Amino acid sequence: MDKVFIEQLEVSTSIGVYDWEQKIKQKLVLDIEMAYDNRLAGRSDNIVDALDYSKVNELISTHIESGRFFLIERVAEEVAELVMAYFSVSWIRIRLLKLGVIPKGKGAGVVIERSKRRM
Ligand SMILES: Nc1nc2c(c(=O)[nH]1)N=C([C@H](O)[C@@H](O)CO)CN2
Repeated sequence: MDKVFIEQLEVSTSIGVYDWEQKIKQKLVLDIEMAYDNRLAGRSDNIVDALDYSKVNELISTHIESGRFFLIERVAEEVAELVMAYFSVSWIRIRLLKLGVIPKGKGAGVVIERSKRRM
């Protein structure tokens, strides 16, 4: 299966279950893999045939940075739904890391995989 991916996308947003967390911005780092048939773009060398990762990045960053969330699970779920709704992506894997929330660790996070249901 071909894929297009975005690695280590860093965004700041209002995220967390505690009151103090709703008053600050915290950093999330996302790794995103999307199933996409790259053969046409590989032959045509034309961006119109490719899954444009710049556009995916813009959509995701704008959504997360303008939102307010309690759980990282919700962020991951909404990103998966958005990308599959706006682009021709039938499968997505998201690894989302919330930085600085584990005293002796880099962070904590979730990994989700979602597929579009066939009609
Ligand atoms: N599974 C999750 N566990 C926790 C979350 C979360 O979003 N998903 N969030 C928190 C707090 O917001 C924490 O990050 C504050 O330090 C705790 N556990």
